[in-house]
Amino acid sequence: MARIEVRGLRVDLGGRTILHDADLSVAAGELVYLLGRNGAGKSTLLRSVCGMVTPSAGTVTLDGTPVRRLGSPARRLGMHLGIEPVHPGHTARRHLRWIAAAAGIDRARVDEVLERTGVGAYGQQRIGDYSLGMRQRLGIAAALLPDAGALVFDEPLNGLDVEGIVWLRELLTGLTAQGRAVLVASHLLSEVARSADRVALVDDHRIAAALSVAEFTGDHPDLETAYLAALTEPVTA
Ligand SMILES: Nc1ncnc2c1ncn2[C@@H]1O[C@H](COP(=O)(O)OP(=O)(O)OP(=O)(O)O)[C@@H](O)[C@H]1O
Repeated sequence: MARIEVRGLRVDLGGRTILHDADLSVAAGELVYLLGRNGAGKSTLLRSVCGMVTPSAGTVTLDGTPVRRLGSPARRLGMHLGIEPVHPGHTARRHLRWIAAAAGIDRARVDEVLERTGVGAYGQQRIGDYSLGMRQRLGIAAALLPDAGALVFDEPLNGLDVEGIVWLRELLTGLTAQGRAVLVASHLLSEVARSADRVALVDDHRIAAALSVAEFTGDHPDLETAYLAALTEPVTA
């Protein structure tokens, strides 16, 4: 349904180079997890994919079109980039209706994603009073609103309870089974190992490796050991 391509991406922020020469592709039907230390640049890469960061060099395309030239990026890409509500006094339904209206998305989608994410059960509660896991589900609901061919999630697992983690795994693998390209940043390697088609390591300001979990793990006993080793020595498939 969609393909995300990042080529030669360079991002400078606050006078520092955050990313350079970063290459990554996420094919239709692929679930790719971004790994890397705190501050490595995962969120910056995701924000670049969503056209929210202006690169100093390189290109980010969705099905060949530069994301910053997409007429309606909020309808072409599902985005969950953070969990801080803009209007903490809103209910989930009002929050999602507000996003749908801003993006030109059919209001009927709001009830569909409320139902699909379980957020509808939170009723009239103000989102400013939500728990961490409830805010995550609301962010995930917002990403599902446009029914897009490509979706991006920044640390969506944080704060989810065990049922929520299983639910999200099934949701993400279901989205890719429908042919969508899905890119997720996470530190939860046990979960990544269960469901990723590929992992991409952000290190030293670039994509240091982009491999299947089996290739990345190599001769190491598990993904975590391989990840820690990869931070000190280059990974080769
Ligand atoms: N607007 C900005 N201005 C200046 N520096 C920024 C800005 N946004 C991010 N940075 C810096 O870019 C670097 C990468 O940050 P980023 O949030 O992309 O890392 P991350 O890999 O997502 O980290 P984490 O795992 O902690 O979420 C950090 O050093 C951060 O301070």
